[in-house]
Amino acid sequence: MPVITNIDDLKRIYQRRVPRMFFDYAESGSWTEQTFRENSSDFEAIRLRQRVAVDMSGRSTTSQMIGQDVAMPVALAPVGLTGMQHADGEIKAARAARDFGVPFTLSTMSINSIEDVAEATGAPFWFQLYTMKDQDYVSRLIQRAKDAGCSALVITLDLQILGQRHKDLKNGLSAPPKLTPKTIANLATKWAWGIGMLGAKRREFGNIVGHVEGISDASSLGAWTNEQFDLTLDWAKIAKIKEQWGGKVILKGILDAEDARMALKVGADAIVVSNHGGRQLDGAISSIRALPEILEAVGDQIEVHLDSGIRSGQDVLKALAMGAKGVYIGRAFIYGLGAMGQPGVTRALEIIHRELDVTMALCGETSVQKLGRHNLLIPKDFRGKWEA
Ligand SMILES: Cc1cc2nc3c(=O)[nH]c(=O)nc-3n(C[C@H](O)[C@H](O)[C@H](O)COP(=O)(O)O)c2cc1C
Ligand SMILES: O=C(O)C(=O)c1ccccc1
Repeated sequence: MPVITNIDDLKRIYQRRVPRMFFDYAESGSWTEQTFRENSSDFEAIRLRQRVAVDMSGRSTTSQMIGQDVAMPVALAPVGLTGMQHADGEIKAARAARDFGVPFTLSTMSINSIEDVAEATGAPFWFQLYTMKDQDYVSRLIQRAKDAGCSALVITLDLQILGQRHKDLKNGLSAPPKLTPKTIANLATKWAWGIGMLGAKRREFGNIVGHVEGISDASSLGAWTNEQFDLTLDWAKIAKIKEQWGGKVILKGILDAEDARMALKVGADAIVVSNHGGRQLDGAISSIRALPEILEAVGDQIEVHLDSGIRSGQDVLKALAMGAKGVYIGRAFIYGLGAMGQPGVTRALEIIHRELDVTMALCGETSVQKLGRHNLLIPKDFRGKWEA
């Protein structure tokens, strides 16, 4: 086993272990992947202010997200098909998050069901909701999340229709994988993954089985999504879902100050500034570049979180110093999960925690609450690069 010191190491092991179809699914952005790339390059463009000779003993990364205590303000993002990256992947990731003391978000499109994860972890988690045309089905999902003791509802707003991802279309992405000569040839080289999968509690979408007959045979996930998801979703419907849920609501996929104001108006507890990891509208700006304007519009009235592009504790620090109250990691924990299962997710969290802590110290800060714009050197044209 090679020595693992950063997230990229986990990614290399992940790529070797997991079938090509699922690696491509996680790693791809939509269309030209411009937004996917800029999510990373815009983090890189921000520099850190080194400070010296300040007391950096007794540091702490603890914080709160929507009033819940967290070991560091880094949650696991909802990731569809997580249970295809590793057998019972959702259960394993949820356990790793629970033990580390950070929130886990279960996707509507997960393999392990709400009930599987609740039973296996015995700890509250967050449930991410996709709104479908079938309103009764949405109501039932909400009720199931309530019954399972979920402590927040994360409503994703940037995927009523799936952005085109060329590799998924070419690979014929499905869960479980359809056995074509091409996938069989690839699976033969991923035997450890296959053996693990044979013992999995589930190999199909646990939350939506029965919703549509034969969903796991859908030749293209995109076709199914576009047929099922509610294209008429608007702010009035979001308000209704919030009422039905009755608990904490996080609105995910906000990239524009006007939408942030609407989220505030419907009474969300938090928003996630996100472009879905560059998987939806290609050509949209990076989340980190969108953040300042959104903070200016609503930052003093609602908790603002961010995801898309975070691969290190340094990226976490940059987002927090820019003003986000917390961040989410998607691919960074998937790499760990695919590479090594639950210990891999723990490893990813440890890596990010250590990088955050060391970077904080070298910036002369002792807690995440003290981070601010004074820690950053931001390119002059960072905000004004384009005009609306
Ligand atoms: C493989 C994959 C599947 C995803 N599935 C979902 C999903 O089911 N629901 C959702 O709200 N977001 C989903 N996302 C988006 C993530 O929640 C998150 O916004 C994104 O991964 C953040 O970018 P990062 O991967 O660069 O950290 C998915 C992302 C990936 C990579
Ligand atoms: O892949 C995704 O990003 C995602 O959110 C999704 C949406 C519909 C079906 C499966 C995954």
